[in-house]
Amino acid sequence: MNIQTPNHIIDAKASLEGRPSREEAEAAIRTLLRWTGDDPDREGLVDTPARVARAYEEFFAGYAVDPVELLARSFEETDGYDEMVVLRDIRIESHCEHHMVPIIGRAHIAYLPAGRVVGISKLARVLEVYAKRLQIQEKLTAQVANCINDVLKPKGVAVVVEAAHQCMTTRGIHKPGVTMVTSRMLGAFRDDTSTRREFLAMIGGPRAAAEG
Ligand SMILES: Nc1nc2c(ncn2[C@@H]2O[C@H](COP(=O)(O)OP(=O)(O)OP(=O)(O)O)[C@@H](O)[C@H]2O)c(=O)[nH]1
Ligand SMILES: [Zn+2]
Repeated sequence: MNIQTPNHIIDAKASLEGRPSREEAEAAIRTLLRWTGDDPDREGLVDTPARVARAYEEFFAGYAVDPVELLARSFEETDGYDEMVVLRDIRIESHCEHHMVPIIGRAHIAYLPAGRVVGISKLARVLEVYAKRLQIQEKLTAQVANCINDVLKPKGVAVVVEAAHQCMTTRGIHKPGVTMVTSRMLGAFRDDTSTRREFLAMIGGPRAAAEG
């Protein structure tokens, strides 16, 4: 039988196979330091390759985590709670896949339970896993919504992301204050105007993202 693997599962398996060694990563950072015109052997820079490698481990920790597993535990004893659950103003720190510079902002995640609810921190954890990979905002938004939808199978999922991209604020076009807003609405949030309106009212409409 040919079972098509959903996208989030493919992404969840982000492969660390064939990953270069720590030494190779540090050598690459030394090369970049030389390429900027600086001297990687001067006192202030001598430990920088190791520091940058450690920072990258933090920035890109999401490749090692399977977001599907984070949603594995859910609870059925809700006394029939069937209203919207909204997690609002979750800070996002991600990195743009084109320039490898920060994307800073916030996300709002909602779902309409179909019998089961999930520990609320897990929604923020799923977001965190996808944010801690190289991203474009559209993909981050879709991945979070698709993963919650596929694993939890609720009546609907909504994800809104508002973020500033440092590749637009500190280089290139240099437009500080510009915020990108993306959304992914599934199930009732897509099909039912009043559900979508209720969600948008709950998150207070898009506001300015964190400074970026
Ligand atoms: N759609 C989308 N575009 C993004 C995102 N992050 C960065 N970009 C854009 O990706 C594009 C990459 O364009 P390129 O022309 O290949 O790169 P570039 O020469 O550095 O472009 P400039 O930023 O215009 O200087 C730029 O327009 C960025 O603004 C994102 O999350 N979503
Ligand atoms: Zn960029």
